[in-house]
Amino acid sequence: MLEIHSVPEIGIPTYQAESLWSAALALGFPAAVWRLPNRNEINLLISLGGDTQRKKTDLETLLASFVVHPFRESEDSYVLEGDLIFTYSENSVLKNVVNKLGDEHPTVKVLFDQVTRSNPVSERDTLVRPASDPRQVQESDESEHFKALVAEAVAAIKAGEFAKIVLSRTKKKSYSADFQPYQAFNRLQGTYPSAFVSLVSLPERNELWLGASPETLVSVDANAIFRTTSLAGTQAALDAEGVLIPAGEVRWGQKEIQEQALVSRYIVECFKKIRLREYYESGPKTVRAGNLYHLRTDFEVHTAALNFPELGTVMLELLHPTSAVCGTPKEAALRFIEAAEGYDRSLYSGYLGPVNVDQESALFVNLRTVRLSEGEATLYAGAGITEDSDPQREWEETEMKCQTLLAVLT
Ligand SMILES: C=C(O[C@H]1C=CC=C(C(=O)O)[C@@H]1O)C(=O)O
Repeated sequence: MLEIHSVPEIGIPTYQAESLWSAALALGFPAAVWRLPNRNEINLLISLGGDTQRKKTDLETLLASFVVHPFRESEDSYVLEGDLIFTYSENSVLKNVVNKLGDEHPTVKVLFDQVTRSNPVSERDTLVRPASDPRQVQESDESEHFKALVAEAVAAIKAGEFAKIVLSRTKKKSYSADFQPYQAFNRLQGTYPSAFVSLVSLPERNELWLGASPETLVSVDANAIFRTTSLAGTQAALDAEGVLIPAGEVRWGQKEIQEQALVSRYIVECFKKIRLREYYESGPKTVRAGNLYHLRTDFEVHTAALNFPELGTVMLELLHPTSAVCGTPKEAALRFIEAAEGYDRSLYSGYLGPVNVDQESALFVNLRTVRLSEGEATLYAGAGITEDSDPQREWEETEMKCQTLLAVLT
C-alpha cells in the first residue's frame, strides 16, 4: 500500500534536496536526482532497501523507480525503488513527497536524523587535474588509437560489413575530495534546460553517474502517449569566437543526413516488427544540445487509441541499443564494437530515467555522461561512423562531446 503524504503532514519542508542527497550517500542508500527536459522541477529518489535490484525494465510492473541499464542488452537494469521521492520547484521549494514506508519507519527516521546531523555542505568545488598528469602524454596515444579504429571501421563499411557504426572512447580526469557532485548537477541543469540532467549513486558499484542526455529513448506520459527520437549528426553550435550560430543557418552534409536517416529507419523497422503503422513522425530538424547541434526526428504513438498499453516496454526491448549508439545492422556493429573498441562501455550508451513516477516514464540514452569513482572522473563520448567519415573530424567530435560535461566539472 502506498502512503502519499502532503508536505505539511510530513513536516520536512526545510530539508533541501542537497542535504537529503548527502545523507542518502553517507548512509549508503542508492539515490537519483534528475530534471526532465524543459521542466523546472527537481526530483530526488532515495531507495532505502539496501542494494539496488537487478531486473528487467518492465514499465507495466515496476513501481515508481529510477532505472539504469548498461549498454549490454543482455544485462539486467539497476532498479532504484522509490521509497522516498521528493519534488522541488525551480526555486528549491519542496512541493511534494511520496513516502512509501511511512514517517515512522525506522530507516526513514535514520535518514532524517542523518540530515539533521550533517554539516553544511562545502561550497568549494573543483575538479583538479595536476599539471604533471601523465595522462596528458596518454591523450595523443588515445587520439591515434581512436583514429586508427575509425579508419578500420570505414574500411569495414566499404567492405560491406555494416552501413554505420558508433565508436566511442573515454577521457579521464582526476577530481579532489572537495568536489561536490550535487553542485555540479545543479550547474548542469541550469546550463542545459533541454537535456535530461541526472545524478545517480550506485553504492554497490561505488559509482556516481552525472549526465545531460539530449536523447529520449522511450517515454510514456500521463496521457499514454509514447515517444521516441532519432538523434544523430553533430556540429558545433558555437563559432570560433564562442558566439552561438543560429539554428536556421546550420547546413548539414550528406554524411550527417545519412547517419541520422539510418537511426530513423531503424526505429521504423522496430515499428514494423510489431506491425505498428499508426505513428506520427516529424523532422528531421536541427536541435541544440549545449555546445552542439544535432539532427532529430520525433516519433509519437497514442497507445490508448491503439489499445497497446505495453508499447513502451515492447519498444524499449526492440530499440536498445539504437543505431545512434551502436550501428546498422545491429549485430555486425555490436560484434565490431566488442572486438575492436577495447574497453567496457559499462553504463555509457545504456539508458536511464524515472519509471512510473508521477504517472510517467521517461528513459534517455546515457550520453554526455561522466562516471565518478574514487577520485577519477571518466567521461564518455562516441561518434557515428559512415563510409564518409574522416578520422580526425570524428576524434574532434568526441572531444566536443566531452566538453558538455567538462565545462561544468572544471
Ligand atoms: C554517441 C553519442 O552521440 C550520439 C547522439 C547524437 C549524435 C551522435 C553523432 O553525431 O555521432 C551520436 O549518434 C555520444 O554523445 O557519445
